[in-house]
Amino acid sequence: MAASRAALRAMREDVRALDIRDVTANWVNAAVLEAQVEDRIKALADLAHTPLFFGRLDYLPAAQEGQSFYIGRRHVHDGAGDPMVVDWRAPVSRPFYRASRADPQDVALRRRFGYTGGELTAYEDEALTEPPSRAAGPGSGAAGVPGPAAAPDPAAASDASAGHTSALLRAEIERPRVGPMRDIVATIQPEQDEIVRSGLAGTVCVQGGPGTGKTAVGLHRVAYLLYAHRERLARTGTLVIGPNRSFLHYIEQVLPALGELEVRQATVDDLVAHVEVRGTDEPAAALVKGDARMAEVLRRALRSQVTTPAEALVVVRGSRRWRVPAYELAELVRELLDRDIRYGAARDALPQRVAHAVLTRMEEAGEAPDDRTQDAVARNPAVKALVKAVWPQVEPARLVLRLLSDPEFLAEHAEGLLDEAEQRAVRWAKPPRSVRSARWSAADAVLIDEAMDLVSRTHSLGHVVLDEAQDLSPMQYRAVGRRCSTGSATVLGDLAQGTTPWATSGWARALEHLGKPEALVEELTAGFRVPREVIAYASRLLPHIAPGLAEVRSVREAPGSLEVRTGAGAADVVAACRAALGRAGSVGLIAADARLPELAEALAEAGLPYLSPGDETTAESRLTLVPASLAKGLEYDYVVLDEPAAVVAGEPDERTGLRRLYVALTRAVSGLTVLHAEPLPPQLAPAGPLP
Ligand SMILES: Nc1ncnc2c1ncn2[C@@H]1O[C@H](COP(=O)(O)OP(=O)(O)OP(=O)(O)O)[C@@H](O)[C@H]1O
Repeated sequence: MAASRAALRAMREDVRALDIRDVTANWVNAAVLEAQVEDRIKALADLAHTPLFFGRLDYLPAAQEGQSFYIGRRHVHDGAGDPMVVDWRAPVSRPFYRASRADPQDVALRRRFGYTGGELTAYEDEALTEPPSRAAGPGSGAAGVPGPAAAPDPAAASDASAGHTSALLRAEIERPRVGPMRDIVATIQPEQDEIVRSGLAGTVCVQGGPGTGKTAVGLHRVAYLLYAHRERLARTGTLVIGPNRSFLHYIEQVLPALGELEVRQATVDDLVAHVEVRGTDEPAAALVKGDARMAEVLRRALRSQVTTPAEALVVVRGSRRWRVPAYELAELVRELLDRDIRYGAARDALPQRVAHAVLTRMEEAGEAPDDRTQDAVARNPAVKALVKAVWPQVEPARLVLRLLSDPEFLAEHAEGLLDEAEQRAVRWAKPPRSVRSARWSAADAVLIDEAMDLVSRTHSLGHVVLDEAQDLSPMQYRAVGRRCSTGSATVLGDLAQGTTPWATSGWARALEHLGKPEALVEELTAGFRVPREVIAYASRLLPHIAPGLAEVRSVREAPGSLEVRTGAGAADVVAACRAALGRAGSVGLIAADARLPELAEALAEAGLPYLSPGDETTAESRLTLVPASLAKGLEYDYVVLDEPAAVVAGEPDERTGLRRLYVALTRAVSGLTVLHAEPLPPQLAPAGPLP
């Protein structure tokens, strides 16, 4: 490790010493090159607390010339240019994640290193092929490793390859959390790696219960794709979409820690922020506005802006007048309407079509017009006036405004699509006077985005990761789909955690709305976050919230990690938080949104400082007060859950309430304490004895 650190330092020095004076033609080039050199130096910085490698592969003599490779977060080479540490994403690193005894992939030995505060303190060996090859390998290099070897005996090694939890994996998961989400490069599991390394061309959808690593997998997939397709993605761009700001804040450090600084992160609301959102919808209105039928309503409404020319066009040029009859103009318009092009593109094409019709007449009259004549005709005031009248410019927000405020206009275009009640639900009670004064809702902004795309095509990125996808409405899927129409996507979600009125009931439908019906649906079933005792308790809700979904198989047992007791109010909650703070790591107090003011006051009175979700935990400040509505995607070493019945009652219907509770019950890594004064929701009672 010391040698590779030194080599990395030398690599940095090499870049620093580059003399670029002679290779740049002018100051602009020089400035660009200098910036690149600066970036490269930054990229080569040695992160004191991230070890340079976490694994080693010893190949069999017949493969890779029997070499050993150290696997790390980045590539390090020695003075001669030979690799000392290889990037975890390189093909030669792949068996580190995928090889097993059943399929050793030419590897004799896999070694995992354990660190404590940057110090190498342990290692774990797995012989993937029979011992003779191992003895011949360079395994003796381990002699100088300080500290105890974690699992050097072959029995433990075979256990690990059979999918049992290794001591290092367990230690990594249970390492106390401070600060934002961490990467998992050292311990990506085979079923996860398969998704991480799947090709750029295809869209992958991952269904996985709480804590199965969906978010982690999505982020590592981006890092992998950027490595494998660097140039292409640098050009086309990548985007990670998460449910809200606090979640994005929580995950925002993972990619930079993996050396990837160029990935944009946004919520769906950010993507469609064409108007200021100041209003909210009744659930009934939001449901209809988010329905895919609205796309057709919008399409019809937009097309209705085009009118059939009723009069002939007369173009005067010099002493001559050219006349194109109305029926011929109407045919041109019809042709454009029938073609599958955007409203704006068709509008741009119309003048040339009309000019062409005029030119045909000129030719018939014996003239010899050229391209310049056609351009001039297309710009003729009469042609311009015709286009303006027949194919007017449309402002998308105004179109949506009219649909939501003009009952007749809506009825005309929603006919056969939305019934009377649905039309009433989406209409504004008091129509706003202008786009600017309207109290737009989040769902309205999505409608405007759809209308904008009908007018001119939305720019598509190379790859989009969509997290917590189960909560999107069909119209939101469409908005995301537009942003990867020429690229691919990674869709991550859990049907059991859907808490919006329009939550997805099945992935096939969702993928259709996204425009990726051919996507592969994969399932992650191993749970990393939540210990077995806790997930078993939470899973009692599954038959009520997502029948058919299998219970997460936790990789860890943690006896005593679950405590359910009656408490007599805020004082008990404070006491439970104090107890949790007595241990290392982060603590989340999760409660129904309505209970937050009372609990905040109790914490303040008790002199317990607390953070809000999205604030970074530090060694000094480890307690976060989390409204149940923001708990999704987050995790804490210890969770105190206040009053489950109130969490359920906080939602408009019981199923959503129980799903919210399921989310809240599955945030803990090391311990969950449930406190209740009211009776627990009956669905949490243990399942009865089998008949
Ligand atoms: N292979 C792994 N090695 C170590 N830790 C892992 C691994 N996979 C997942 N984890 C850890 O498990 C926890 C849960 O992961 P993550 O948040 O990605 O799960 P999720 O499926 O998105 O959960 P949710 O459905 O609750 O949002 C994280 O702390 C993550 O670092």
